[in-house]
Amino acid sequence: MTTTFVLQHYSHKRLFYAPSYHCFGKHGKSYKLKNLCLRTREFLLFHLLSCQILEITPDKPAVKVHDLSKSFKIEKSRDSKQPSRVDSVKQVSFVANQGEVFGLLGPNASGKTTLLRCLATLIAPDSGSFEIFGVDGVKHPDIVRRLFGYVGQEESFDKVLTGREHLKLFADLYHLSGSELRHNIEAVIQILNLEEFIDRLTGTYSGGIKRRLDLAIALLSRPPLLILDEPSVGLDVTSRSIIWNVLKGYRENGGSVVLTSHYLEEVDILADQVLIIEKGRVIAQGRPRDLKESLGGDRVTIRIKEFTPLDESKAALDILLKSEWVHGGNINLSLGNAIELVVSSGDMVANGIQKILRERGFQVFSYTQSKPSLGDVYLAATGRTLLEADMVGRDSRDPKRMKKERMTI
Ligand SMILES: Nc1ncnc2c1ncn2[C@@H]1O[C@H](COP(=O)(O)OP(=O)(O)OP(=O)(O)O)[C@@H](O)[C@H]1O
Repeated sequence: MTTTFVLQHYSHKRLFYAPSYHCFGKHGKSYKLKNLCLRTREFLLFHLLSCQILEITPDKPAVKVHDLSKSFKIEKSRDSKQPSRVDSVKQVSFVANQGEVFGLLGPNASGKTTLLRCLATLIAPDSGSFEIFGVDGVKHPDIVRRLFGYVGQEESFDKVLTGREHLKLFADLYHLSGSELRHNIEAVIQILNLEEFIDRLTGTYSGGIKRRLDLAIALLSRPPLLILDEPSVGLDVTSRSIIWNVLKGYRENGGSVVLTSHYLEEVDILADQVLIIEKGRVIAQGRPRDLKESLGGDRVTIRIKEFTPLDESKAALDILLKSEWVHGGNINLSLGNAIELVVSSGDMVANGIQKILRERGFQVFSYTQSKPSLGDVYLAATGRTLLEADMVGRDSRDPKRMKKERMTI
């Protein structure tokens, strides 16, 4: 049976989330398409032409991942004792809502990039599924590709082209033309503050400008979703704050973002929801504020000396753990063997704890007390700080070793 549809365009309001459409079926059934980008029109037409009715509404999550796993085969030398496969992502599930920033936080080699590459349809998961705005990304990778802009970790510029030439090239690839092409190019140059650099060869760009151009390209087709792999890693303060502001504005206009980060601060500032991942597995998930509040109590960092010998810190910690105010603690090796405690909230605690230490012959070089941070959430979930986990991850991705091992998918 052939079904006839009429697409009615009725509003063009915003920079990135411009069009809303109503789609009327033959029997008067109405499909509302709100807050979706221009590409959605093509996407919808594709389905209508194949007489397949797809209801796309704003209540569909931007991204829904179910039980997704991906492992890689590692080719290694015969005498290597390492396993021949690495489980990069193991049974990960999450839902990223429309109009929110969803942050994937984890140390080196925890599987963040692999997960994003699956969502960006660059690699296929071994098992599990994911949907982007309700469209199955495993079954319809060609369709979901039209719904997001992706910024990977690798640089993808041709040194002999200018920034503007790159934008034109990608605009062509996105099939933009005429006034839409000109308008979108000027808009992304402006919001990423690229005016000064855009007509220079990209071979002369700093890391921060390259990253801004990357994001400009991802925004060019006004996608409803951005998938960003460490958008601000290693950037100068100016570029980082430009990128953060662009992402905040994009979200305010209804855009959805899934990003990975090493930076607790970045996730705390930007993310509406966070998923903490380690060794490919989800270890915590929720709104940053809820995760922090769920920990309860205050966090205290004490340094006995500027750099305290480990034995001395351990002895002081043992004493403090017997106090009624102290609910738990550990030694932070990456902070000069500082003592980190979970304590009851309140002003009395600071004086009480310092008094205990002085009575037992310890000095107090510094004392800070604060509400739990995302770093504390990470510590509570994994038993170590993100920095410590990062150092272990970095070892496992030693570039010299990686060179020796030829990796295959
Ligand atoms: N193509 C591949 N072949 C073999 N192993 C791979 C491949 N891609 C990733 N891995 C392995 O999968 C694990 C997860 O890597 P992934 O790059 O996803 O982590 P990550 O959290 O993004 O790390 P980083 O923060 O350092 O970018 C690592 O052990 C990595 O070596």
